[in-house]
Amino acid sequence: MDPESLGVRDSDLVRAGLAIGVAILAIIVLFPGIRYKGGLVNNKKPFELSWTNAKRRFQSGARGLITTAFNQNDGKHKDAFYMVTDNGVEMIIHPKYAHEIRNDERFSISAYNEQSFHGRIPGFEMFKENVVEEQLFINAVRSRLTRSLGKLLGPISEEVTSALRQHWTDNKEWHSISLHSAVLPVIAQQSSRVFLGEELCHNADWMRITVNHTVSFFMAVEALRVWPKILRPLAARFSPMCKNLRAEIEEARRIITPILENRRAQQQAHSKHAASTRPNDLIEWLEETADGRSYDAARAQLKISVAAIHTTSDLLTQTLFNIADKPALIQDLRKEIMSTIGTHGWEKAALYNLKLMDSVLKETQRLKPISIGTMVRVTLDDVTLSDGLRIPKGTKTLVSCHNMWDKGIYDHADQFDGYRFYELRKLPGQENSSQLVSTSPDHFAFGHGLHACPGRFFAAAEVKITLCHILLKYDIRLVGERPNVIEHGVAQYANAWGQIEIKRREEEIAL
Ligand code: HEM
Repeated sequence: MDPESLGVRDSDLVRAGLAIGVAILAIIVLFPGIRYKGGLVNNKKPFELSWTNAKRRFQSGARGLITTAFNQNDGKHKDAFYMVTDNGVEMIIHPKYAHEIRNDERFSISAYNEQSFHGRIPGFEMFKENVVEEQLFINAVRSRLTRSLGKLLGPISEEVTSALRQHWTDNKEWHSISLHSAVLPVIAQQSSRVFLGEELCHNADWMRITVNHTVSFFMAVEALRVWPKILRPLAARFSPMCKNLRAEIEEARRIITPILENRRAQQQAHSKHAASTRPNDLIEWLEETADGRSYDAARAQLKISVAAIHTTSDLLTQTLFNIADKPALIQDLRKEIMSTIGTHGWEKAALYNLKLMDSVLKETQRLKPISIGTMVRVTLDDVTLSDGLRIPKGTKTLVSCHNMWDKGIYDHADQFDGYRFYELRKLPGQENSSQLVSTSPDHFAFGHGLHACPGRFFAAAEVKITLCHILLKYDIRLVGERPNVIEHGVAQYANAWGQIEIKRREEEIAL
């Protein structure tokens, strides 16, 4: 029937259509649970108009919210559920799916990073999807850095010696230090030696930037998240945190560019130079991997600082908090260091044989991974998993790490047992899976599958070398209680304000 014959005009129809559209949109925005078909576990409470409070509840209690949702009596959320997070609505997936999705390219880490860290906005481009730069960067870390490890152990140890003398001092009296602040520059100096070479790892400006940039970056990310997506590019132009971020990038560029240009000039002048005389650092590996393709060297260096320095410092800090009140464990660790490093020196085999230390580090990560949600991805397509779980295209997903503290998987799972993986490693079939660098759905502090952290072999080497120095050169003890872990959404940080007491001791073997 013709609408005109009923006295209805086109403009009325358009208006009615618009009204219905706006109403549907309003319902979806105000009641997001509808869009997520009841799968949203931390929806707004009655009379809350925005998601601000739901986000706050997530920021301060994500661990409890996630555990409660998986264990809900009706089993409704036992496989997966949606959650309002500080990064919008995300789907939290049970770790039983980790193996199935680990190499599935429909789950994109780069799309997740670009969307979550404003990759298209100036200042945040290190997380813009860029296939060439990403491949270059990851290949340089995965193959060149890891393959060069054997030759880097000596230089890393040299930097640890110099940084500890400066930041931990030779003071033989007990005195307290802020642990996290004392660990950061030690990790930053040795990492910078490997990423940029000897000159820049002693450059005070670079050291300041490499340590600060991660914090500046994540503060700016959060500052922009309070704005609606459409306004973020504009807000970024005026936000003081974003301005600071851009200023840091410019300063980094001013420091790195002359060094890079000098290297390129030398390379041209001595093109027949044997590969063995070239510097052994990330600047060089990126140049070689790029093989003439254009890429942003300063951005790559800042990106690696963000990926590497605070994560590694956090692991070392938490490990020291965990062992500082365990003198018997410290004694066993010292014995192990003396027998392995004392016999082999700084060789890969020696680090491999620091099995108790490896166990202490893995146990530290088991109880406090850097994030309790790992394998963050965005689905590029509608996905149906083998048991029928459906994940729509464009969903932000992350896998819950709760297997890592599950009593059904680990005995006395809530307690720190430094010997746990040392003992497990002796069992047939568990020799490999119990090592720090191994990943599995029962322990994926380094993620799992295709995108499992490519820097973990390097991180393990750095932390082990630094621990050898610290334990032989210093007595350590807690000041009062062990500092609590700082929880911020899914992120779990070693307490940045926590103190320990230290005093210099005589090392039994020269390091
Ligand atoms: C204890 C220290 C570290 C921890 C806990 C850590 C943790 C992680 C985690 C959880 C992921 C995501 C894995 C996934 O989604 O499956 C990751 C990715 C990554 N990490 Fe690490 N990381 C550490 C140190 C490092 C270091 C030292 C480097 C560089 C030298 C590095 C470079 C990277 C890169 C490039 C990625 C992205 C991989 C990709 O997109 O395929 N990380 N890391």
